[in-house]
Amino acid sequence: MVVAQDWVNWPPELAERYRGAGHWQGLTFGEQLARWAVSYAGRTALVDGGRRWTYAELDVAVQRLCTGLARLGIRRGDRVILQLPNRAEFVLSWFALVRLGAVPVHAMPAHRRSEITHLARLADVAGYLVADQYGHFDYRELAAQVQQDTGLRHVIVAGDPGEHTGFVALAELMAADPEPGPADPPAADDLALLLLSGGTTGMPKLVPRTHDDYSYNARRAAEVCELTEESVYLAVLPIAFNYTMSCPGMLGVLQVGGKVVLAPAPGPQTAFELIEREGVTIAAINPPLVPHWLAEAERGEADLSSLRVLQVGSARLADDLAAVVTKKLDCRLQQVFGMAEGLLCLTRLDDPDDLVHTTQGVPISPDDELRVVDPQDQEVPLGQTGELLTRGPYTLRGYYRAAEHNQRAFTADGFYRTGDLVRLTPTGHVIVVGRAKDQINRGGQKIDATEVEGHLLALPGVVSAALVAEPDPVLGERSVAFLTCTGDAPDAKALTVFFRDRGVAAYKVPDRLLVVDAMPLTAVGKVDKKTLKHQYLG
Ligand SMILES: O=C(O)c1cccc(O)c1O
Repeated sequence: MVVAQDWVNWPPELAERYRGAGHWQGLTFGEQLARWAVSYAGRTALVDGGRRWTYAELDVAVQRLCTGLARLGIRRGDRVILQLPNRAEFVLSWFALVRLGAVPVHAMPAHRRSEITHLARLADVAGYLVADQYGHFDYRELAAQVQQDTGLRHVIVAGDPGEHTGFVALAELMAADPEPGPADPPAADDLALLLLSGGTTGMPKLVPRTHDDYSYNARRAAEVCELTEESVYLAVLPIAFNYTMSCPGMLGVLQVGGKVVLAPAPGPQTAFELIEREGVTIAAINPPLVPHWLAEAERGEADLSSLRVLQVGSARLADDLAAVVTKKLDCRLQQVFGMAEGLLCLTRLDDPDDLVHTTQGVPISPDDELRVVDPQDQEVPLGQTGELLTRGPYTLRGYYRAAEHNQRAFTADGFYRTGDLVRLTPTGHVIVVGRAKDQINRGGQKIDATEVEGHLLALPGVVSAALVAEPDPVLGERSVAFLTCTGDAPDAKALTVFFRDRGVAAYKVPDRLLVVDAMPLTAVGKVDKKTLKHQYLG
């Protein structure tokens, strides 16, 4: 019998194996931070502009906030949406929540009312932690709307809470005299955080990650990247992103006593200044940033000599661009293929160039199990293309509160169906060749076609809608919306306004609109996207 539950833990025999192998060490993130504060006490943990925290200071600041959150009424097990840009407040709030046993839900800065309200309802959240303003957007207005939609109890604002009654300033919570504690601490195999999946079925799904599994993810990635106390990591992409959090990201660097530097914006000038000033040794970017970084490096104004490793991930890096990176930036390139759901593949620092340029690496754990299968779930011969299925010590066993979807997204023996089409080299390196899931990867931002089609269908006069990917030289892929309409079709401007008014993140607005007389259909009556692409996009 299937018992309804919020999330699916690993079966006991596998959990035993992962503990026995030392992957799961039985320490919560709150406990780990306390240990780091002893081992790395006076070393710099975190840099945000002119502000710096040593490990000891970070631990104390987190304990204050943890106390403040508890006094506000946030409890172990409560879910709290965390939507902050790359500022120290993200790091402090994240650790304070997980130390308390409250569960941060990782929203992205680009998310708006449609996404946040969905998350608030899905996770039945107790609170929402936002910036006051960022990137010309007032998150307090958004929070007020979400509160109206959902009756959210607590809104906590990093910065000025403004005129909204009931909004609490994060600074006020941070001023609490730290009490030892928390009173009711979480266990290491508890749910620690909820990450957003790219989604393929209408609205973002939530990925449950435990203290044990997520620590292992970060620790093992840090080993593969050969991080040490001397490592300095530049967080370029949003810190809430799994890639920036733990691949090895912030968490991998803190485990070994290195320094995390937050870039307030992803552009190369900002990044290069920080690389020079802080002596950055490893940075993580996505393919659309690569040409900008190369162009800025060409100008030769910043001293990048400290940079040892440049990670490129979140979308497929073109083979020829990969070769240029190694040549123009005097550092190692590392390809990153990961997913919020778990599995992380990295090229190794001593891999030969041809593998680094043409593959997305090998899994980080010896206990990652990979199967490449045909549509009947039969394994294909080595080297042939199939869908990647995976299971392992840090790959989810089910999405949060999604029992029905989980039936389809996992095999009976617990393998996650990634929806990625891959082939394996004889060395075990993964090459991502395409995608079986209905998703667009727009420069690393994953767009769920079904979700966007739902919005398009709400446009007056639209009868049917299909969102597909087409190649884009910068983004890798951009989105094209095919519509059939009665009467006039909307124009690009109207579309942008319509999406904004519906509270949808701007990156989901289709890049191009094509109106057709009729949608081609498959034998079972679904829109035939292959034919659409073939007929209209060449
Ligand atoms: O999309 C990716 O490749 C990716 C890489 C690292 C971490 C992630 O979460 C990812 O989605």
